[in-house]
Amino acid sequence: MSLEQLSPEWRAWVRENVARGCSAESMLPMMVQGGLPRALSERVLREVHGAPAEAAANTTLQSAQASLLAEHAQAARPPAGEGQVLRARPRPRLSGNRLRLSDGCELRVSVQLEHPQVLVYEGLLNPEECRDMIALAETRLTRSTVVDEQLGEARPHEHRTSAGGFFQRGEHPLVARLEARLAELLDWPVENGEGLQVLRYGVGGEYRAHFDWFNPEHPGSERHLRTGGQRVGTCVIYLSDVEDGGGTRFPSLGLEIRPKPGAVLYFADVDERGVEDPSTLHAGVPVLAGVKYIATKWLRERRYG
Ligand SMILES: O=C(O)CCC(=O)C(=O)O
Ligand SMILES: [Fe+2]
Repeated sequence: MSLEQLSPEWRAWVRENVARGCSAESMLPMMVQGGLPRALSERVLREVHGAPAEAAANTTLQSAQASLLAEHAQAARPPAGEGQVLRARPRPRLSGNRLRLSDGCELRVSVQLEHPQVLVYEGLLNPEECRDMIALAETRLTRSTVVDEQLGEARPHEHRTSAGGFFQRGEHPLVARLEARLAELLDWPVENGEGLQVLRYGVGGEYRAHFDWFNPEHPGSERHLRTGGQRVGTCVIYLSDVEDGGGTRFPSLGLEIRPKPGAVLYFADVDERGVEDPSTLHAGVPVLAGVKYIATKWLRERRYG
């Protein structure tokens, strides 16, 4: 049995995930990313699951969103201590509840979760900086897009109904200041960041449950992974006080962050070994009243662009 070739931790992981009803498709990438040889992983999954094609045919899922939730919410993290660290990730400052950056910016930690790593720091931008950021972006807002899983191209999608404006790194002094603060706070080079994106959601606007990491199993991910590697961290900076709704929800964690102007939500997209983390599934829930403005920045494994 190929299963016998795995470490006791991996054997337990496989049994646990099969018992929870995880598909072979959702388990394979976790095993490969966790350092197991692909051929061995496929043999093991065939033994415990039947052929991947059968597993796919057996899945009865109502919608794309339900499938995302069902597959990934169940997939447990691979066992710790097995294999090497695949990739480094940002190292957010964690000492104390209050901290001060070198430019004098004072922050307060209001949310802290370890697995996955989720943090909210209040005070990253002051009210004037939030207003200026919105004003800067306003003229360049266009319909937001998502990355097509097959082709890798950006395209509008009904799951993401916001308008967005994109800034090159350092394009404006305020953008550069924000980027420098994030780099210091998260101990991650500015050069590894994608450009800042400012998003505007009107009433009903939302971004349904998704992952920010590129799924290595999707053909469309390849070209994105080639430049800068995986997305290892996400920053969502809240710029406006939304009257009702519009939080950022993590359905697998039972956690919702309410927008507070000037605060930044940071979460690691990969676990401590650098493996894409399915528990980071998250959504921008519909705005019920008011307007939601955020700035999003994705941090890459390597230098980007
Ligand atoms: O709108 C939000 O709260 C989350 C945005 C988000 O997940 C993203 O831009 O990737
Ligand atoms: Fe996201």
